[in-house]
Amino acid sequence: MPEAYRKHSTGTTFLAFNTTTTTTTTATATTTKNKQEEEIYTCHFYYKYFMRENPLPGPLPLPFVGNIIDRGFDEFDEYTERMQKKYGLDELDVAGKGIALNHNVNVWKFNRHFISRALLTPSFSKYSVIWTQNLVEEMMDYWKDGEDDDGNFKTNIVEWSHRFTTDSITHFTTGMRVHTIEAHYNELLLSRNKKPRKSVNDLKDATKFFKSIKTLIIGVYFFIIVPPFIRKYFPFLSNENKKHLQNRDWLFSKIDELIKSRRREIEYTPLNQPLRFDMLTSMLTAYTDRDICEVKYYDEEYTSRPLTDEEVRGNLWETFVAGIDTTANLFTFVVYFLDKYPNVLRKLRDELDLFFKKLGDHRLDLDCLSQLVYTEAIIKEIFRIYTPAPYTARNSTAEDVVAGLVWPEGTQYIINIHGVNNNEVYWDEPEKFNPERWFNNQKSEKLMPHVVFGGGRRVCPGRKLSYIELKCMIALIYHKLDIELVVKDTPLKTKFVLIRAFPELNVRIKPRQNNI
Ligand code: HEM
Repeated sequence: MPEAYRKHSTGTTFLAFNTTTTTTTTATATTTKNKQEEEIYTCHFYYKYFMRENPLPGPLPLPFVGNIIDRGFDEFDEYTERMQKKYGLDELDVAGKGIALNHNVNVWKFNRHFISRALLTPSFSKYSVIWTQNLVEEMMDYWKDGEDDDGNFKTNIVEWSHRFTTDSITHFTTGMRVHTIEAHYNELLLSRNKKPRKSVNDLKDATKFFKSIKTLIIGVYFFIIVPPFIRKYFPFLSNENKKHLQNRDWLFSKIDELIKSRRREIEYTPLNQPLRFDMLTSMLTAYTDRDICEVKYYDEEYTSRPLTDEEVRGNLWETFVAGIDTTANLFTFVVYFLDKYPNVLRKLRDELDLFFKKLGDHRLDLDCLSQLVYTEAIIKEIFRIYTPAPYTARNSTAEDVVAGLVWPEGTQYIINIHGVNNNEVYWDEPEKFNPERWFNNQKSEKLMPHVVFGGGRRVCPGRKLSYIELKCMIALIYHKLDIELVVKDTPLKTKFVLIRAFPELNVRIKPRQNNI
Protein backbone atom coordinates (compact mmCIF):
# COMPACT_ATOMS: atom_id res chain seq x y z
CA MET A 1 0.00 0.00 0.00
CA PRO A 2 2.59 2.66 0.84
CA GLU A 3 4.36 1.72 -2.40
CA ALA A 4 1.25 2.32 -4.48
CA TYR A 5 0.60 5.49 -2.60
CA ARG A 6 4.01 6.90 -3.33
CA LYS A 7 3.67 6.21 -7.00
CA HIS A 8 0.67 8.43 -7.20
CA SER A 9 1.18 11.04 -4.55
CA THR A 10 4.20 12.91 -5.71
CA GLY A 11 2.83 15.86 -7.57
CA THR A 12 -0.08 14.00 -9.06
CA THR A 13 -3.66 15.07 -8.93
CA PHE A 14 -5.04 12.72 -6.37
CA LEU A 15 -3.90 11.16 -3.16
CA ALA A 16 -5.22 8.06 -1.54
CA PHE A 17 -4.95 6.97 2.05
CA ASN A 18 -5.85 3.60 3.34
CA THR A 19 -7.63 4.73 6.45
CA THR A 20 -11.12 4.25 7.72
CA THR A 21 -10.95 7.51 9.64
CA THR A 22 -11.53 10.85 8.09
CA THR A 23 -8.36 12.69 8.82
CA THR A 24 -8.82 15.85 6.85
CA THR A 25 -10.90 18.74 8.01
CA THR A 26 -13.00 18.64 4.87
CA ALA A 27 -14.24 15.31 6.18
CA THR A 28 -16.45 14.90 3.16
CA ALA A 29 -15.74 11.21 3.13
CA THR A 30 -18.78 9.08 3.39
CA THR A 31 -19.50 5.42 3.50
CA THR A 32 -21.54 3.77 0.83
CA LYS A 33 -23.09 0.34 0.74
CA ASN A 34 -21.26 -0.98 -2.26
CA LYS A 35 -18.96 0.19 -4.93
CA GLN A 36 -21.72 0.64 -7.46
CA GLU A 37 -22.91 3.67 -5.54
CA GLU A 38 -22.46 7.14 -6.81
CA GLU A 39 -19.73 8.23 -4.44
CA ILE A 40 -17.36 5.73 -5.92
CA TYR A 41 -18.34 6.74 -9.41
CA THR A 42 -17.60 10.30 -8.47
CA CYS A 43 -14.05 9.24 -7.75
CA HIS A 44 -13.76 7.69 -11.17
CA PHE A 45 -15.31 10.73 -12.74
CA TYR A 46 -12.66 12.96 -11.24
CA TYR A 47 -9.94 10.52 -11.92
CA LYS A 48 -10.66 10.56 -15.63
CA TYR A 49 -9.44 14.13 -15.72
CA PHE A 50 -6.32 13.63 -13.65
CA MET A 51 -4.07 13.05 -16.60
CA ARG A 52 -1.82 15.99 -16.18
CA GLU A 53 0.72 16.24 -13.41
CA ASN A 54 -0.50 19.43 -11.83
CA PRO A 55 1.47 21.21 -9.21
CA LEU A 56 -0.64 21.46 -6.09
CA PRO A 57 -1.76 25.03 -5.41
CA GLY A 58 -0.09 25.34 -2.03
CA PRO A 59 0.67 23.11 0.92
CA LEU A 60 -1.71 20.25 1.47
CA PRO A 61 -4.59 20.72 3.89
CA LEU A 62 -2.73 19.43 6.90
CA PRO A 63 0.97 19.80 7.52
CA PHE A 64 1.46 16.15 8.35
CA VAL A 65 0.13 14.98 5.00
CA GLY A 66 3.03 14.69 2.67
CA ASN A 67 5.95 14.09 4.98
CA ILE A 68 4.32 11.61 7.34
CA ILE A 69 4.11 9.17 4.48
CA ASP A 70 7.87 8.97 4.35
CA ARG A 71 8.02 8.36 8.06
CA GLY A 72 5.63 5.46 7.90
CA PHE A 73 2.09 5.79 6.77
CA ASP A 74 0.77 2.98 8.90
CA GLU A 75 1.82 4.66 12.13
CA PHE A 76 0.24 7.88 11.01
CA ASP A 77 -2.94 6.08 10.15
CA GLU A 78 -3.15 4.47 13.53
CA TYR A 79 -2.26 7.69 15.33
CA THR A 80 -4.89 9.82 13.62
CA GLU A 81 -7.53 7.16 14.04
CA ARG A 82 -6.89 6.98 17.74
CA MET A 83 -6.80 10.73 18.04
CA GLN A 84 -10.02 11.27 16.10
CA LYS A 85 -12.02 8.60 17.84
CA LYS A 86 -10.99 9.51 21.30
CA TYR A 87 -10.43 13.24 21.25
CA GLY A 88 -10.37 15.23 17.98
CA LEU A 89 -13.60 16.58 16.63
CA ASP A 90 -15.66 14.57 19.07
CA GLU A 91 -14.22 16.60 21.91
CA LEU A 92 -15.07 19.81 20.12
CA ASP A 93 -18.50 18.23 19.61
CA VAL A 94 -18.75 19.26 15.98
CA ALA A 95 -18.48 15.98 14.08
CA GLY A 96 -21.36 13.75 13.10
CA LYS A 97 -24.12 16.31 13.73
CA GLY A 98 -24.58 18.14 10.44
CA ILE A 99 -23.45 17.09 6.98
CA ALA A 100 -20.01 18.41 6.10
CA LEU A 101 -18.22 16.87 9.07
CA ASN A 102 -20.21 13.70 8.97
CA HIS A 103 -19.28 10.31 7.64
CA ASN A 104 -22.18 8.35 9.05
CA VAL A 105 -24.06 7.89 5.82
CA ASN A 106 -27.51 7.52 7.38
CA VAL A 107 -27.24 10.58 9.59
CA TRP A 108 -25.73 12.52 6.69
CA LYS A 109 -28.52 11.49 4.32
CA PHE A 110 -31.22 12.51 6.77
CA ASN A 111 -29.71 15.96 7.47
CA ARG A 112 -28.75 16.57 3.85
CA HIS A 113 -32.33 16.09 2.78
CA PHE A 114 -33.50 18.92 5.07
CA ILE A 115 -30.72 21.25 3.95
CA SER A 116 -31.35 20.62 0.26
CA ARG A 117 -35.09 21.16 0.54
CA ALA A 118 -34.42 24.47 2.28
CA LEU A 119 -31.66 25.86 0.04
CA LEU A 120 -32.42 24.51 -3.39
CA THR A 121 -36.07 25.40 -3.93
CA PRO A 122 -37.07 28.04 -6.51
CA SER A 123 -38.73 30.25 -3.91
CA PHE A 124 -35.54 30.29 -1.85
CA SER A 125 -33.56 31.39 -4.93
CA LYS A 126 -36.13 34.11 -5.71
CA TYR A 127 -35.98 35.41 -2.15
CA SER A 128 -32.15 35.30 -2.21
CA VAL A 129 -32.01 37.70 -5.15
CA ILE A 130 -34.27 40.27 -3.49
CA TRP A 131 -32.44 40.15 -0.22
CA THR A 132 -28.93 40.08 -1.69
CA GLN A 133 -29.69 43.20 -3.72
CA ASN A 134 -30.74 45.04 -0.54
CA LEU A 135 -27.59 43.96 1.24
CA VAL A 136 -25.23 44.98 -1.59
CA GLU A 137 -26.90 48.40 -1.69
CA GLU A 138 -26.51 48.74 2.05
CA MET A 139 -22.79 47.94 1.79
CA MET A 140 -22.33 50.40 -1.08
CA ASP A 141 -23.92 53.12 1.06
CA TYR A 142 -21.23 52.64 3.68
CA TRP A 143 -18.57 52.85 0.99
CA LYS A 144 -20.03 56.12 -0.23
CA ASP A 145 -20.09 57.55 3.27
CA GLY A 146 -16.57 56.36 3.95
CA GLU A 147 -15.07 58.50 1.20
CA ASP A 148 -11.82 60.25 1.98
CA ASP A 149 -11.34 63.90 1.00
CA ASP A 150 -10.16 62.93 -2.49
CA GLY A 151 -13.43 61.11 -3.20
CA ASN A 152 -11.81 57.68 -2.77
CA PHE A 153 -12.40 55.09 -0.12
CA LYS A 154 -9.28 53.05 0.61
CA THR A 155 -10.06 49.80 2.32
CA ASN A 156 -9.38 46.08 2.59
CA ILE A 157 -11.96 44.40 0.37
CA VAL A 158 -11.32 40.99 1.96
CA GLU A 159 -12.85 42.13 5.24
CA TRP A 160 -15.93 43.67 3.57
CA SER A 161 -16.47 40.64 1.47
CA HIS A 162 -16.42 38.31 4.49
CA ARG A 163 -18.72 40.60 6.44
CA PHE A 164 -21.08 40.64 3.49
CA THR A 165 -21.34 36.86 3.23
CA THR A 166 -21.69 36.58 7.02
CA ASP A 167 -24.68 38.95 7.06
CA SER A 168 -26.08 37.20 4.04
CA ILE A 169 -25.70 33.57 5.10
CA THR A 170 -26.91 34.16 8.65
CA HIS A 171 -30.01 35.79 7.26
CA PHE A 172 -30.74 33.02 4.76
CA THR A 173 -30.19 30.31 7.33
CA THR A 174 -31.82 31.85 10.40
CA GLY A 175 -33.85 34.83 9.24
CA MET A 176 -32.03 37.09 11.69
CA ARG A 177 -29.92 40.12 10.84
CA VAL A 178 -26.44 40.13 12.23
CA HIS A 179 -25.11 43.57 11.39
CA THR A 180 -21.46 42.69 10.89
CA ILE A 181 -21.12 45.00 7.85
CA GLU A 182 -22.34 47.95 9.86
CA ALA A 183 -20.11 46.95 12.78
CA HIS A 184 -17.11 46.87 10.46
CA TYR A 185 -17.92 50.29 9.08
CA ASN A 186 -18.05 51.79 12.55
CA GLU A 187 -14.81 50.05 13.55
CA LEU A 188 -13.15 51.57 10.48
CA LEU A 189 -14.42 55.05 11.31
CA LEU A 190 -13.07 54.74 14.84
CA SER A 191 -9.70 53.53 13.58
CA ARG A 192 -9.56 56.63 11.35
CA ASN A 193 -10.41 58.93 14.25
CA LYS A 194 -13.85 59.62 12.84
CA LYS A 195 -17.11 59.63 14.72
CA PRO A 196 -18.95 56.29 14.40
CA ARG A 197 -22.50 56.29 13.12
CA LYS A 198 -25.29 56.01 15.66
CA SER A 199 -26.87 52.61 15.44
CA VAL A 200 -29.97 50.94 16.79
CA ASN A 201 -28.35 47.52 16.34
CA ASP A 202 -26.20 45.54 18.74
CA LEU A 203 -22.92 45.96 16.89
CA LYS A 204 -20.77 44.55 19.68
CA ASP A 205 -22.64 41.27 19.54
CA ALA A 206 -22.41 41.30 15.73
CA THR A 207 -18.62 41.56 15.86
CA LYS A 208 -18.46 38.86 18.52
CA PHE A 209 -20.60 36.59 16.38
CA PHE A 210 -18.44 37.18 13.30
CA LYS A 211 -15.24 36.46 15.21
CA SER A 212 -16.78 33.45 16.87
CA ILE A 213 -17.50 31.72 13.56
CA LYS A 214 -13.95 32.42 12.38
CA THR A 215 -12.57 31.05 15.65
CA LEU A 216 -14.68 27.92 15.35
CA ILE A 217 -13.23 27.21 11.90
CA ILE A 218 -9.69 27.55 13.27
CA GLY A 219 -10.77 25.40 16.23
CA VAL A 220 -11.73 22.58 13.91
CA TYR A 221 -8.21 22.56 12.39
CA PHE A 222 -6.63 22.89 15.81
CA PHE A 223 -8.48 19.94 17.31
CA ILE A 224 -7.65 17.71 14.40
CA ILE A 225 -4.01 18.63 14.10
CA VAL A 226 -2.74 19.12 17.64
CA PRO A 227 -2.55 15.94 19.71
CA PRO A 228 -4.59 16.06 22.95
CA PHE A 229 -1.66 15.79 25.30
CA ILE A 230 0.11 18.77 23.73
CA ARG A 231 -3.12 20.72 23.49
CA LYS A 232 -3.88 20.28 27.15
CA TYR A 233 -0.53 20.57 28.84
CA PHE A 234 1.66 22.93 26.77
CA PRO A 235 1.37 26.44 28.21
CA PHE A 236 0.36 28.43 25.13
CA LEU A 237 -1.63 25.64 23.55
CA SER A 238 -3.64 24.86 26.66
CA ASN A 239 -4.93 28.43 26.58
CA GLU A 240 -5.82 27.99 22.93
CA ASN A 241 -7.59 24.75 23.80
CA LYS A 242 -9.64 26.52 26.45
CA LYS A 243 -10.35 29.45 24.15
CA HIS A 244 -11.75 27.17 21.44
CA LEU A 245 -13.97 25.26 23.84
CA GLN A 246 -15.31 28.49 25.34
CA ASN A 247 -15.90 29.93 21.90
CA ARG A 248 -17.81 26.82 20.84
CA ASP A 249 -19.96 27.04 23.98
CA TRP A 250 -20.77 30.69 23.33
CA LEU A 251 -21.67 30.19 19.68
CA PHE A 252 -23.66 27.04 20.27
CA SER A 253 -25.61 28.62 23.13
CA LYS A 254 -26.53 31.50 20.82
CA ILE A 255 -27.72 29.08 18.15
CA ASP A 256 -29.61 27.00 20.73
CA GLU A 257 -31.41 30.10 22.04
CA LEU A 258 -32.35 30.98 18.52
CA ILE A 259 -33.77 27.52 17.78
CA LYS A 260 -35.86 27.59 20.95
CA SER A 261 -37.22 31.05 20.30
CA ARG A 262 -38.04 30.15 16.70
CA ARG A 263 -39.95 27.09 17.85
CA ARG A 264 -41.99 29.38 20.14
CA GLU A 265 -42.48 31.94 17.38
CA ILE A 266 -43.83 29.29 15.01
CA GLU A 267 -46.15 27.97 17.68
CA TYR A 268 -47.57 31.43 18.44
CA THR A 269 -47.90 32.66 14.88
CA PRO A 270 -51.62 32.43 13.92
CA LEU A 271 -52.31 29.92 11.16
CA ASN A 272 -53.46 32.64 8.79
CA GLN A 273 -50.20 34.57 9.09
CA PRO A 274 -47.06 33.71 7.14
CA LEU A 275 -43.96 32.43 8.84
CA ARG A 276 -40.46 33.66 8.14
CA PHE A 277 -38.69 32.33 5.10
CA ASP A 278 -35.35 30.80 5.99
CA MET A 279 -33.55 27.49 6.44
CA LEU A 280 -34.21 27.32 10.19
CA THR A 281 -37.98 27.77 9.78
CA SER A 282 -37.92 25.31 6.90
CA MET A 283 -36.15 22.67 9.02
CA LEU A 284 -38.48 23.17 12.00
CA THR A 285 -41.70 23.08 9.99
CA ALA A 286 -40.74 20.34 7.54
CA TYR A 287 -43.62 17.95 6.89
CA THR A 288 -45.90 19.70 9.41
CA ASP A 289 -49.03 21.76 8.65
CA ARG A 290 -46.86 24.89 8.69
CA ASP A 291 -44.28 23.62 6.16
CA ILE A 292 -42.90 26.69 4.30
CA CYS A 293 -41.23 24.65 1.58
CA GLU A 294 -43.16 24.40 -1.68
CA VAL A 295 -41.47 21.16 -2.65
CA LYS A 296 -43.22 18.42 -0.70
CA TYR A 297 -41.53 15.09 -0.98
CA TYR A 298 -43.07 12.42 1.17
CA ASP A 299 -40.80 9.57 2.00
CA GLU A 300 -41.00 7.67 5.25
CA GLU A 301 -37.27 7.95 5.71
CA TYR A 302 -37.59 11.72 6.14
CA THR A 303 -41.09 12.14 7.48
CA SER A 304 -40.75 9.58 10.27
CA ARG A 305 -39.38 12.12 12.76
CA PRO A 306 -38.49 15.82 12.99
CA LEU A 307 -34.90 17.02 13.34
CA THR A 308 -33.64 17.34 16.91
CA ASP A 309 -32.33 20.70 18.15
CA GLU A 310 -28.81 19.28 18.07
CA GLU A 311 -29.17 18.30 14.43
CA VAL A 312 -30.64 21.69 13.55
CA ARG A 313 -27.73 23.41 15.29
CA GLY A 314 -25.21 21.20 13.43
CA ASN A 315 -26.77 22.03 10.09
CA LEU A 316 -26.89 25.74 10.86
CA TRP A 317 -23.34 26.29 12.00
CA GLU A 318 -21.91 24.16 9.20
CA THR A 319 -23.82 26.19 6.66
CA PHE A 320 -22.46 29.42 8.17
CA VAL A 321 -18.94 28.07 7.97
CA ALA A 322 -19.24 26.61 4.47
CA GLY A 323 -21.06 29.61 3.03
CA ILE A 324 -19.01 32.53 4.32
CA ASP A 325 -15.37 32.17 3.26
CA THR A 326 -15.93 30.41 -0.06
CA THR A 327 -18.13 33.02 -1.72
CA ALA A 328 -16.34 35.91 -0.01
CA ASN A 329 -12.96 34.77 -1.32
CA LEU A 330 -14.27 34.32 -4.82
CA PHE A 331 -15.52 37.90 -4.85
CA THR A 332 -12.06 39.15 -3.85
CA PHE A 333 -10.55 37.14 -6.72
CA VAL A 334 -13.05 38.85 -9.06
CA VAL A 335 -11.84 42.25 -7.84
CA TYR A 336 -8.26 41.19 -8.48
CA PHE A 337 -8.83 39.80 -11.98
CA LEU A 338 -10.97 42.73 -13.11
CA ASP A 339 -8.23 45.11 -12.07
CA LYS A 340 -5.63 43.09 -13.97
CA TYR A 341 -7.74 42.65 -17.13
CA PRO A 342 -9.26 46.01 -18.15
CA ASN A 343 -10.54 44.57 -21.45
CA VAL A 344 -12.66 42.08 -19.47
CA LEU A 345 -13.90 44.89 -17.23
CA ARG A 346 -14.87 46.90 -20.30
CA LYS A 347 -16.93 44.03 -21.70
CA LEU A 348 -18.53 43.45 -18.35
CA ARG A 349 -19.57 47.10 -18.24
CA ASP A 350 -21.01 46.91 -21.74
CA GLU A 351 -23.21 44.08 -20.56
CA LEU A 352 -24.16 45.85 -17.32
CA ASP A 353 -25.00 49.15 -19.00
CA LEU A 354 -27.40 47.48 -21.40
CA PHE A 355 -28.83 45.30 -18.68
CA PHE A 356 -29.60 48.16 -16.27
CA LYS A 357 -30.94 50.33 -19.08
CA LYS A 358 -33.42 47.59 -19.91
CA LEU A 359 -34.22 46.97 -16.26
CA GLY A 360 -35.15 50.63 -15.68
CA ASP A 361 -36.69 51.12 -12.25
CA HIS A 362 -37.29 47.43 -11.66
CA ARG A 363 -35.43 45.49 -9.03
CA LEU A 364 -33.28 42.47 -9.84
CA ASP A 365 -35.04 39.13 -9.99
CA LEU A 366 -34.09 35.55 -10.72
CA ASP A 367 -35.15 35.67 -14.39
CA CYS A 368 -33.23 38.80 -15.24
CA LEU A 369 -30.06 37.54 -13.58
CA SER A 370 -29.93 34.80 -16.22
CA GLN A 371 -29.35 37.50 -18.85
CA LEU A 372 -25.99 38.34 -17.32
CA VAL A 373 -24.11 35.85 -19.45
CA TYR A 374 -20.77 37.63 -19.58
CA THR A 375 -20.87 38.22 -15.81
CA GLU A 376 -21.49 34.50 -15.40
CA ALA A 377 -18.61 33.66 -17.73
CA ILE A 378 -16.26 35.75 -15.58
CA ILE A 379 -17.40 33.94 -12.44
CA LYS A 380 -17.01 30.54 -14.09
CA GLU A 381 -13.57 31.39 -15.40
CA ILE A 382 -12.32 32.56 -12.01
CA PHE A 383 -13.83 29.47 -10.39
CA ARG A 384 -11.88 27.44 -12.93
CA ILE A 385 -8.51 29.15 -12.91
CA TYR A 386 -8.50 29.97 -9.23
CA THR A 387 -10.71 27.29 -7.70
CA PRO A 388 -11.49 28.49 -4.15
CA ALA A 389 -11.92 25.00 -2.66
CA PRO A 390 -9.23 23.07 -4.56
CA TYR A 391 -9.70 19.69 -2.85
CA THR A 392 -12.37 17.36 -1.65
CA ALA A 393 -12.22 13.79 -0.40
CA ARG A 394 -13.98 10.45 -0.58
CA ASN A 395 -13.68 7.19 1.30
CA SER A 396 -14.30 3.94 -0.52
CA THR A 397 -16.16 1.12 1.11
CA ALA A 398 -15.06 -1.57 -1.26
CA GLU A 399 -11.89 -2.56 -3.00
CA ASP A 400 -11.51 -0.66 -6.24
CA VAL A 401 -9.16 -0.27 -9.17
CA VAL A 402 -7.97 3.25 -9.85
CA ALA A 403 -5.07 4.09 -12.15
CA GLY A 404 -4.49 0.42 -12.75
CA LEU A 405 -3.80 -0.19 -9.08
CA VAL A 406 -5.98 -2.07 -6.66
CA TRP A 407 -6.95 0.04 -3.69
CA PRO A 408 -8.39 -1.64 -0.61
CA GLU A 409 -11.67 -0.83 1.08
CA GLY A 410 -11.39 2.22 3.31
CA THR A 411 -9.06 4.10 1.00
CA GLN A 412 -9.41 7.83 1.27
CA TYR A 413 -9.02 9.65 -2.02
CA ILE A 414 -8.15 13.31 -1.93
CA ILE A 415 -9.37 14.81 -5.15
CA ASN A 416 -7.56 17.71 -6.72
CA ILE A 417 -10.41 19.82 -8.08
CA HIS A 418 -7.96 22.50 -9.14
CA GLY A 419 -6.16 19.90 -11.27
CA VAL A 420 -9.42 18.93 -12.97
CA ASN A 421 -10.16 22.55 -13.81
CA ASN A 422 -6.71 23.22 -15.20
CA ASN A 423 -5.95 20.08 -17.14
CA GLU A 424 -4.54 20.96 -20.55
CA VAL A 425 -5.86 17.76 -22.07
CA TYR A 426 -9.34 19.22 -21.73
CA TRP A 427 -8.81 22.97 -21.61
CA ASP A 428 -7.17 25.16 -24.23
CA GLU A 429 -4.41 27.15 -22.59
CA PRO A 430 -5.71 26.46 -19.08
CA GLU A 431 -3.31 28.95 -17.48
CA LYS A 432 -4.90 31.82 -19.45
CA PHE A 433 -7.67 33.89 -17.84
CA ASN A 434 -10.16 33.92 -20.65
CA PRO A 435 -13.91 34.33 -19.96
CA GLU A 436 -14.51 34.08 -23.72
CA ARG A 437 -13.84 30.35 -23.55
CA TRP A 438 -17.33 29.92 -22.09
CA PHE A 439 -18.80 31.10 -25.41
CA ASN A 440 -16.52 29.19 -27.72
CA ASN A 441 -17.24 25.68 -28.68
CA GLN A 442 -13.90 24.47 -27.43
CA LYS A 443 -13.03 20.89 -26.62
CA SER A 444 -13.49 21.28 -22.87
CA GLU A 445 -17.20 22.05 -23.22
CA LYS A 446 -17.91 18.57 -24.43
CA LEU A 447 -16.37 17.07 -21.34
CA MET A 448 -17.48 19.63 -18.79
CA PRO A 449 -14.68 19.06 -16.32
CA HIS A 450 -15.63 22.18 -14.34
CA VAL A 451 -16.11 20.81 -10.85
CA VAL A 452 -15.97 23.80 -8.56
CA PHE A 453 -18.65 22.56 -6.18
CA GLY A 454 -17.64 18.91 -5.98
CA GLY A 455 -19.92 16.29 -7.45
CA GLY A 456 -22.26 13.40 -6.85
CA ARG A 457 -24.47 13.13 -3.83
CA ARG A 458 -22.22 15.35 -1.76
CA VAL A 459 -22.16 18.21 -4.23
CA CYS A 460 -22.25 21.61 -2.54
CA PRO A 461 -25.85 22.54 -1.57
CA GLY A 462 -24.92 26.26 -1.58
CA ARG A 463 -23.95 26.43 -5.25
CA LYS A 464 -27.07 28.26 -6.48
CA LEU A 465 -26.94 30.74 -3.65
CA SER A 466 -23.29 31.39 -4.29
CA TYR A 467 -23.94 32.24 -7.97
CA ILE A 468 -26.82 34.52 -7.00
CA GLU A 469 -24.71 36.38 -4.45
CA LEU A 470 -21.77 36.77 -6.83
CA LYS A 471 -23.87 37.93 -9.77
CA CYS A 472 -25.72 40.50 -7.69
CA MET A 473 -22.51 41.80 -6.13
CA ILE A 474 -20.63 42.12 -9.41
CA ALA A 475 -23.53 43.65 -11.33
CA LEU A 476 -24.54 46.24 -8.75
CA ILE A 477 -21.05 47.21 -7.68
CA TYR A 478 -19.30 47.37 -11.05
CA HIS A 479 -22.17 49.21 -12.67
CA LYS A 480 -21.75 52.09 -10.23
CA LEU A 481 -18.23 51.96 -8.87
CA ASP A 482 -14.58 51.60 -9.79
CA ILE A 483 -12.54 49.32 -7.59
CA GLU A 484 -8.78 49.55 -8.12
CA LEU A 485 -5.93 47.81 -6.35
CA VAL A 486 -3.98 50.29 -4.23
CA VAL A 487 -0.72 48.58 -5.20
CA LYS A 488 -1.04 48.17 -8.93
CA ASP A 489 1.10 45.11 -9.45
CA THR A 490 0.03 43.20 -6.39
CA PRO A 491 1.15 39.61 -6.99
CA LEU A 492 -1.49 36.90 -6.92
CA LYS A 493 -0.49 35.60 -3.51
CA THR A 494 -2.99 33.69 -1.48
CA LYS A 495 -2.85 31.63 1.68
CA PHE A 496 -4.27 28.17 1.63
CA VAL A 497 -5.81 26.18 4.46
CA LEU A 498 -8.39 23.97 2.79
CA ILE A 499 -9.65 26.96 0.86
CA ARG A 500 -7.77 29.68 -0.93
CA ALA A 501 -7.89 33.24 0.32
CA PHE A 502 -6.18 36.59 0.02
CA PRO A 503 -4.89 37.52 3.48
CA GLU A 504 -5.82 41.09 2.51
CA LEU A 505 -6.42 43.08 -0.64
CA ASN A 506 -6.32 46.84 -0.36
CA VAL A 507 -8.41 48.70 -2.88
CA ARG A 508 -9.54 52.18 -3.73
CA ILE A 509 -13.29 52.46 -4.27
CA LYS A 510 -14.70 55.49 -6.08
CA PRO A 511 -17.70 56.46 -8.22
CA ARG A 512 -17.39 55.00 -11.70
CA GLN A 513 -15.55 57.16 -14.22
CA ASN A 514 -17.19 57.41 -17.60
CA ASN A 515 -14.28 56.24 -19.75
CA ILE A 516 -14.89 52.52 -19.15
C1 HEM B 1 -17.63 29.90 -3.87
C2 HEM B 1 -18.58 29.23 -3.29
C3 HEM B 1 -18.49 27.78 -2.86
C4 HEM B 1 -17.62 26.80 -3.25
C5 HEM B 1 -16.45 26.89 -4.20
C6 HEM B 1 -18.01 25.59 -2.53
C7 HEM B 1 -17.38 24.38 -2.68
C8 HEM B 1 -17.77 23.22 -2.05
C9 HEM B 1 -17.14 21.93 -2.24
C10 HEM B 1 -16.00 21.64 -3.20
C11 HEM B 1 -17.77 21.06 -1.43
C12 HEM B 1 -17.46 19.56 -1.31
C13 HEM B 1 -18.39 18.82 -2.29
C14 HEM B 1 -17.98 17.40 -2.58
O1 HEM B 1 -17.21 16.83 -1.80
O2 HEM B 1 -18.45 16.83 -3.58
C15 HEM B 1 -18.78 21.79 -0.69
C16 HEM B 1 -19.61 21.24 0.26
C17 HEM B 1 -20.51 21.96 0.99
N1 HEM B 1 -20.88 23.28 0.79
FE1 HEM B 1 -20.05 24.55 -0.54
N2 HEM B 1 -19.08 25.88 -1.75
C18 HEM B 1 -19.41 27.20 -1.91
C19 HEM B 1 -20.45 27.89 -1.31
C20 HEM B 1 -21.30 27.36 -0.37
C21 HEM B 1 -22.40 28.06 0.24
C22 HEM B 1 -22.84 29.50 -0.09
C23 HEM B 1 -22.96 27.19 1.15
C24 HEM B 1 -24.15 27.39 2.05
C25 HEM B 1 -25.23 28.03 1.75
C26 HEM B 1 -22.22 25.94 1.09
C27 HEM B 1 -22.49 24.82 1.86
C28 HEM B 1 -21.83 23.61 1.73
C29 HEM B 1 -22.10 22.46 2.57
C30 HEM B 1 -23.10 22.42 3.74
C31 HEM B 1 -21.27 21.41 2.10
C32 HEM B 1 -21.19 19.98 2.64
C33 HEM B 1 -22.04 19.07 1.75
C34 HEM B 1 -22.01 17.61 2.17
O3 HEM B 1 -21.01 17.18 2.75
O4 HEM B 1 -23.01 16.91 1.91
N3 HEM B 1 -21.22 26.08 0.16
N4 HEM B 1 -18.78 23.10 -1.10
